[in-house]
Amino acid sequence: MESQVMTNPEDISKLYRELSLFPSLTRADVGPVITSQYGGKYSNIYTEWSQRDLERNENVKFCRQYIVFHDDKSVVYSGPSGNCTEIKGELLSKDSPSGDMKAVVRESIIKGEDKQFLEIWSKNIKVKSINLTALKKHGKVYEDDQFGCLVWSHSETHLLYVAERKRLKAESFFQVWPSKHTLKGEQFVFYEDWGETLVSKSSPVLCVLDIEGSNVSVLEGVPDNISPGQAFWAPSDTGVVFVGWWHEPFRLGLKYSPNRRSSLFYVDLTGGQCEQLSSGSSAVCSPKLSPDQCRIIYLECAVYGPHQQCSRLCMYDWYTKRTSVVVDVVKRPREDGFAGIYSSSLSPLCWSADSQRILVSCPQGSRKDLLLVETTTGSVTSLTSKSPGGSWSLLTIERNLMVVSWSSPNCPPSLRVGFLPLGGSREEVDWVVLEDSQTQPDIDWQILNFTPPPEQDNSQYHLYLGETSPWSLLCLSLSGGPHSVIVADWLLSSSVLCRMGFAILLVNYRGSIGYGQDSILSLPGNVGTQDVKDVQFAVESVLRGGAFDEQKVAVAGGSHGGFVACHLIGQYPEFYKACVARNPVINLASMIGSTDIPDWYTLLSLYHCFSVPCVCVLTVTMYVTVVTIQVKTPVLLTLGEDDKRVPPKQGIEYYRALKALQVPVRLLWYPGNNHSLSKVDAESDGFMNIALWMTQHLSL
Ligand SMILES: CC(=O)N[C@@H](C)C(=O)N[C@@H](C)C(=O)O
Repeated sequence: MESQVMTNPEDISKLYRELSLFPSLTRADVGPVITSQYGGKYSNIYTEWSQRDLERNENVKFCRQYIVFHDDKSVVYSGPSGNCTEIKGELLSKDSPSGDMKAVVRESIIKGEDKQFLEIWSKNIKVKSINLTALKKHGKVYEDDQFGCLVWSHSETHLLYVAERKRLKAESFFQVWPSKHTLKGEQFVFYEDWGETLVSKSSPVLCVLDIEGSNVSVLEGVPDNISPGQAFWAPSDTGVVFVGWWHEPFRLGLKYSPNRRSSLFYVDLTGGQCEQLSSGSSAVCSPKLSPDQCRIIYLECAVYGPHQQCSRLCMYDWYTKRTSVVVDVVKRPREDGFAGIYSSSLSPLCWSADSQRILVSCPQGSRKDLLLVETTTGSVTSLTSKSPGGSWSLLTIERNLMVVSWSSPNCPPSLRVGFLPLGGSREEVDWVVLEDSQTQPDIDWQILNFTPPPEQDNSQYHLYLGETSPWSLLCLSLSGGPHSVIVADWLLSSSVLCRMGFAILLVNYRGSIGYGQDSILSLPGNVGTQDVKDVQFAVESVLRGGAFDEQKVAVAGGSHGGFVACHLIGQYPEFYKACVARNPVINLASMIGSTDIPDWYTLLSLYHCFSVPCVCVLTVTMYVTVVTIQVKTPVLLTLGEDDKRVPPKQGIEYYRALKALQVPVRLLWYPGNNHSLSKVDAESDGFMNIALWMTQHLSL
């Protein structure tokens, strides 16, 4: 029988182009309540989206606004107000609390040089444009979501942001006419950075703009051994609250690693005194002040250990100075389904109007749900578990009006709003769609739960199906981390593969987040065995159902998922007919000396991160090498030249080993790309090559 899978590159690229048009939601803000002359109340909703532009080879950012008429409890009427507008050059932007002004940090190229400006807009006028580069008070402004912020003071007279500490110009020892204020002989001094995606970020400082005087000052009082970020104004603007990360003995990568020692701090603006508000023996992030300015909620987890874990939701009372744990770590999912909080950032606004409740969107198994937490009792209820499965992400909540993005494997992101029911009410949320999206034809999906053999007591997998036919092919895709998760949301590559005729099994092996802390803790010390066996068990269980041809199974994975993929083809040499690995972890011993997260690789063999590699680590390496010897499956490697997390030398080691063994291998090398290979050309080229590698080696 003939395969019904799409194999022609022209057809595949056309399909990719078509599906890459769907944008994703990145931000939403609710404007102030306005009462119309007829007494009706409405609010403006500002949204930002991101879309791949294959022609321009970039992700474009655009905004669209909506108007929502409401009675403070429900939406009466809603609709878009105007068309989309592309946003260019804005690094950060924020409306003032009253909604009267807007601040923008803008990057602009002037006479070939990058300049940064801080603009203040009021009504239809740009009232200030301050050239931050020319002021030379600090280096570049941080626009990332790890440290970065742009925050109006409650009085709307000052702005707070984070920038790189000013560095004096360095000059050669042999400069004949040395300039003033330069550092001689420091041209080649190495500056540590915060790793993957934060490469030029080393020493952040807190900066304040006094709007009236156009004066920028760098806040003093932050201890020298601390890097500050995620800052906001304390009640009554008396000072600034921030998260400080210890950076000694050296900086470790922060991306996907919220387990770095950090604390909440308060720096007083008058005396410059700095006070530590949390214990200092844990890792904290995402502090958010309640609307009544009395309490700060934040996430906390253990330092080191698994890089992502079940978080504690903690609350600091500004007036009593007491900290309480609102929601603790959950070891195993509870009977009502609550599996714990897995998040490294709360949404920018997450408090209910009464300052009593918090909203958190996070994975619960393979779903991403919206959870409502009562801060006084710690009770947690899901606002979405009875709604259609998929992924619910909170963009913001203002005066109880929630703005969310919803997507599923066969439906691109849509924009929805709904009012949070009053405290104590059991009412369901009535979600109103502001921007709909088309459900994709020919893609069906389901979550499969297995009861694995006795040694595997907690696994869950989910499966996407393209058009089914007796020749359906199974493509296996694996989560990375290993402590991350694949939730049931819109994924471009999976949807294109499905529409081509593949079925895709996405596996969350034990160690993935969203299934309880015990599941996470079960993996360190067992990578390469437990995760690999979990995946193989899932695949074999699906194949036993008889819907797929056992001779046409491919495996793909990135990062730790690439490590598992490479193990699978080594441990089950006859099973997989094609393999794809994006920036895979290959050699644990050489990883320790080159990755930005050496602590994780020493943890795998239970040694401390600041020690030197030991025999135990080398044994793990030997094991991986032994597995490589048996490989027969053709392997496609996709590597990012600038990957700091899993340096591309890892993939090259594997490439050479496979070449020596005469196993078919193809290596794609993407300059200017880091670990995620997410630049538009790398992502689209990578996808085409992956699709064609699979169709070629599954003999379609
Ligand atoms: C913590 C971390 O980044 N680990 C990497 C080895 C990894 O697997 N990353 C995942 C999240 C990825 O998909 O890139």
